[in-house]
Amino acid sequence: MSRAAEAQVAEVAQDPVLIGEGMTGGYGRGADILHGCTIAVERGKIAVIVGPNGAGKSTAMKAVFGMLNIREGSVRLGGKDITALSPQARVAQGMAFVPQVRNIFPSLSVEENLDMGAFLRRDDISETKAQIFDLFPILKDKRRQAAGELSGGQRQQVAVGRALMTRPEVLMLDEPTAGVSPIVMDELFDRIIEVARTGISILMVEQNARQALEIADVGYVLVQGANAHTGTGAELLSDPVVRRSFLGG
Ligand SMILES: Nc1ncnc2c1ncn2[C@@H]1O[C@H](COP(=O)(O)OP(=O)(O)OP(=O)(O)O)[C@@H](O)[C@H]1O
Repeated sequence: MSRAAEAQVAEVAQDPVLIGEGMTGGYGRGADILHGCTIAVERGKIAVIVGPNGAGKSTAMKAVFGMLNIREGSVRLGGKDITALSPQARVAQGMAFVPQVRNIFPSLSVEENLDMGAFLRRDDISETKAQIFDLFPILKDKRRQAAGELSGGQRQQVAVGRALMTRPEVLMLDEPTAGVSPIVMDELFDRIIEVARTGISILMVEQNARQALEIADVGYVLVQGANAHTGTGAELLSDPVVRRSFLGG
């Protein structure tokens, strides 16, 4: 990573609730995909990872969630080193991850999907479920319907709702708006802002870079598994190099 890129990263990651720092590693015995990559998010903030296809955005998320072993670097949640924890253990520590595909149980009802999200909880889940129905009213209307019968945007709401049932500190989303219309994308982003306002930190990968940076407190542009540009969403949107190279001018 260049000195300038390093300084930009240090600037935005002052008091992170979650940070994957200096992550280097790849899949199995394969070549490294991540090269000293750092991703962080502060409490109640929205951090967005953007960059070209194959840059390692999803891989960086997986590394933060423990789905990939990193050779170098560390992951810390609330100041605690969780690098050695399994994804399941990270969920118990307050992380939730919504993968890009196969993120719902299509044959189960909407409500059963939400209940599945709470499988780790032994307390009363009715209040959380009510909050999720407030956030996504359509899920309340369709709570008895099979989740697989819903539209793409509604299925994403089920996936996000299910993740929220664990009452996470950090919600990680891998391309939540993939395959949905621009209107549905805007609605999903509005809901994500509302989630962040409740104090939950959001870390997400997005293909719709421009729109995602508009709602981002912090944006990370990754190129070939390394931090290329880092700043507030507004800074990146107005950076001529970022605009020309990654946002289509
Ligand atoms: N399960 C896997 N096993 C081996 N290599 C993988 C695996 N998943 C991804 N890769 C490789 O890792 C590199 C980065 O992929 P990744 O999906 O992280 O990129 P991305 O930035 O999220 O791209 P996209 O926007 O296309 O989803 C690519 O070269 C890809 O082929």
